[in-house]
Amino acid sequence: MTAPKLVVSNLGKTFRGDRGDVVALNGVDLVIGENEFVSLVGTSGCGKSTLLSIVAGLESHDQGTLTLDGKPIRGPGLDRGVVFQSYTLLPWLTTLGNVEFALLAAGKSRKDARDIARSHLSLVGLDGFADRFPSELSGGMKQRVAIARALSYRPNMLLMDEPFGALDALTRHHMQELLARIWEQHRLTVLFVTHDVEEAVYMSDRVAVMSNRPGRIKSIIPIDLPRPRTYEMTGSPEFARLQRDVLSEIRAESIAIAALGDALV
Ligand SMILES: Nc1ncnc2c1ncn2[C@@H]1O[C@H](COP(=O)(O)OP(=O)(O)OP(=O)(O)O)[C@@H](O)[C@H]1O
Repeated sequence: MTAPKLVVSNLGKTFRGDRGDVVALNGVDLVIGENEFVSLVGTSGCGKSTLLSIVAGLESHDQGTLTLDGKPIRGPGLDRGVVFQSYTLLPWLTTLGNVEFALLAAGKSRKDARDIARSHLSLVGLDGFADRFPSELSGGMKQRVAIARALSYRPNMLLMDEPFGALDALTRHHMQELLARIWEQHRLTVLFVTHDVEEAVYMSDRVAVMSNRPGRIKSIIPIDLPRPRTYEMTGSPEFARLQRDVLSEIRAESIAIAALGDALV
């Protein structure tokens, strides 16, 4: 692995509520190296989004430590770009305006913000769509804007929570290829939450599988497929083997949930 970028140690999170406490995470250990692409997979409700939100600084934690570039994460910051499944664009701003907005908030001059926004819209293949409003864009295009916006202020790390989860299969494949190309050119450090095992294997350097709730990192599977990744690779025996390895780790957790259900009947 490259030099550690994100270091998560013994992280825990309990949601406290009137109807009882939910221990979402307990003892999460994860190190992501500089320029590494790591996917987080696991059964529904195991705590993937909670972990990503804590790294984003949008959620607090009550146990353990986490650092980015050696500095403790204490809240949201421009050192992390976040992309969610929902497009989170401002409907009253154009495509260009949505990207500029983040840059102006980050303290860029109007001219720099415009230039950087245009170059990032170009990076995600949206030349010619700068003046469109979100309501005029397809889901895939909206997500391209969200990615352009997250990358535009040059974060140290990109955090993505099911970014392609709401897209149809074809658009999803296009977006995976686009992100893989951007990653291969710019070598970003990425934490990527997904339910889609094929997507995780295709995109990642390593896939981290979480245990059932309370979530922790149960196993890490290195994806030693060559780069650049191509869709032809998804048909290879090696790809199938990696997919099976990840799936069997997740499946063991689903079986544990089912067995618990049987024991309670
Ligand atoms: N704000 C909250 N208050 C109370 N409980 C919460 C809150 N957010 C999440 N939880 C609980 O924490 C656990 C982990 O949720 P989380 O959304 O992180 O899981 P996940 O792995 O991302 O799930 P999915 O794959 O279904 O999106 C779940 O049991 C969930 O109900």
